Amino acid sequence: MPSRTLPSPAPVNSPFSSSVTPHHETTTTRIFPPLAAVGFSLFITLSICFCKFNRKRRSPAAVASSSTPPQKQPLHEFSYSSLRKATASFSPENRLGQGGFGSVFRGTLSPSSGGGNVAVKVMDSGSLQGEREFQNELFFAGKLDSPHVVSVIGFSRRRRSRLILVYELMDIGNLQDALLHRRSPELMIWNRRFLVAIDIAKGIEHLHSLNPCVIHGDLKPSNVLLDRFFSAKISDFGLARLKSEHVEVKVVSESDVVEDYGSVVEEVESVVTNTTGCDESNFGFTDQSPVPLSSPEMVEQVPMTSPETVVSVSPEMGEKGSVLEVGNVVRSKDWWWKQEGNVGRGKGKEYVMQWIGSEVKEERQSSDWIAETAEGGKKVEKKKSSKRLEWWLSLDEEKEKGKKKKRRMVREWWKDEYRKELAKRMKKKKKKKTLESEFYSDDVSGSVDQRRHGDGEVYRKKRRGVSSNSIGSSIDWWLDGLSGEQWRARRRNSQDSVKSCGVSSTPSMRGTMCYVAPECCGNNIDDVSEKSDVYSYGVLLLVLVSGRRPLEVTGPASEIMLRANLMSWARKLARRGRLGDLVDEKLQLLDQEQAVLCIKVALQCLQKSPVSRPSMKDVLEMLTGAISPPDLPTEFSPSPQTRFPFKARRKQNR
Ligand SMILES: Nc1ncnc2c1ncn2[C@@H]1O[C@H](COP(=O)(O)OP(=O)(O)OP(=O)(O)O)[C@@H](O)[C@H]1O
Repeated sequence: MPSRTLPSPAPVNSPFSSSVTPHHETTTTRIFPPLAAVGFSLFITLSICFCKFNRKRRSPAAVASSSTPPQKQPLHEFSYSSLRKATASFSPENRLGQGGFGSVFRGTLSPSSGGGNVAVKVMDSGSLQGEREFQNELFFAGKLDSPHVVSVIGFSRRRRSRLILVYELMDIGNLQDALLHRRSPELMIWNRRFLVAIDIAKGIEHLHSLNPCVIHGDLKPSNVLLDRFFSAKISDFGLARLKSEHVEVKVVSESDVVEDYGSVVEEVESVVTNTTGCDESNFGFTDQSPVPLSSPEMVEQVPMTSPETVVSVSPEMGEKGSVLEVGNVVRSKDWWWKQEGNVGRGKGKEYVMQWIGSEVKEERQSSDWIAETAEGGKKVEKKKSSKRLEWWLSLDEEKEKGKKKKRRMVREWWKDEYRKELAKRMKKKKKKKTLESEFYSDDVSGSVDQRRHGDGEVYRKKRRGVSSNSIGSSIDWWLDGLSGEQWRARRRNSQDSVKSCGVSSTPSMRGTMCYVAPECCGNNIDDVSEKSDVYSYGVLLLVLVSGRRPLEVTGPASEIMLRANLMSWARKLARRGRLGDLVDEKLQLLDQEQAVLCIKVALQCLQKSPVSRPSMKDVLEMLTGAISPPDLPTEFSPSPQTRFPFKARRKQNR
């Protein structure tokens, strides 16, 4: 008998183990290897294609890192018509607010679109910067999932130029309005504010705990939204970025900070000092003043005015409105550009000075600046700056000749002129309506009036009129975090355009004046780390405890001198052991110990060297009592001297 070879039993766990006949088995083994190879290579090809496609679509921030944070549920893509229906055709009555690059509307989704109340953010058309921020936001929205971060529900992309993002609705709105514009009496109760501080800390801590770490990059009260229970959530990821793996928090020595970055806030503070004429040791006027309207010869006829008229700026007087109306300057586009790329040492002050200077320049006819090309604008700038130089030089000569009295009169004259100019421009505002309407052309809102009324509160503030001596308030406005509904009425018409006007305050690519960490003001993008968010949180914490803006020019001269810069005021109080003085006097049911703890933590966060600042995790634990409260940082040295000429001269002259 011929011997038969028995088929070997199939292994028990083999996927191919079955009662198949040997014939089938032979066929399978013959067919499978080529099939598997084809399938495998197809899979590899598809994966490569997918990766390439994905990389192309990723935002610049995303490209910085090879890995991404954990994925959450995919975003829903809404049809444009469903969102239009939800917002009653983007009706002005439904407008919740206005960001730098778009309007936000309240909406109610139909059941077929998921139902519920939402906030719908519509990007203004034609803004490259806006589109970049929207894309960035969309990228992060798809990744972040935290109860302390405002959720993005979906988006609509009707046309390339008109992106729409759909968020969960935050009923109370932003913290800036609720706290600093006193819209929410609930925030007068200490515990509410403290819980808001904790919520924000949790939100930031969550971002920093992701791998790779997410840096928000623009933390400020207007980017914190409150729901109906006053739970705070972080919003606006337009400037957020992933921390690249190779970036480490740098050890920055005090001298590095002074040399390379300077402190924008200190610079701005110094500008305020210059502008208000309030000096640290001298309540009188400063020795220099911004550019006069015309030649100094005119000045001799101008009578002197009392210093008090300039420095006593009432708190709510025309807050913010004034700049909106008067900041009609071609140069602000230049400002914007510089701020985007490089706000180096001295620049912050320089820009504020430029702006203040522009306030007193001869008002140009609106039609002039509309028609002017970029080149034309530059020529005008050049002429003006050479005039300015001549003027400065002539001042120096005068100084040598001992004509100090004349110079004082120049200053007085300038201040007087500035006030007159503000008043004049407020009047002209009404006449400009027709002209402006040419630019309000997108279909979100049909007319200037509609849009303005949409900005309800702002509009009313503007109409109430701004007293001509609101220099300080104007600066407050400018430094407000500038999220504000207040400046965008102009910005939305003008972004990326040669007729850019108004002072663009918020988003540079690097953050917001007063909230931005010193290291973010240098050239090196790698200096920005999660510790930059910690710095901004420190400012925010002080704002919460004190109920004041980081830079506020209100009240009598002595007040301005002491308290204008919230951060340096806190440092001064710490040195004197009187931190309690910083706490908002209007707070009810105050827990003094908790409030002082918050200030101490804030001071830790505000240290100039990023590496000295605590991590957000430590901040949270300090605030919640999980770890012992911090010692006050040793860094309470007086503000470093800046190289800004006005200040330097002033010191020499003393
Ligand atoms: N989800 C939301 N729920 C309720 N209100 C919102 C919501 N999102 C935005 N808003 C309102 O719309 C305003 C504009 O928001 P947006 O994020 O566009 O700009 P911003 O962050 O204030 O300004 P910028 O973009 O210049 O920093 C907010 O200040 C807030 O009052």
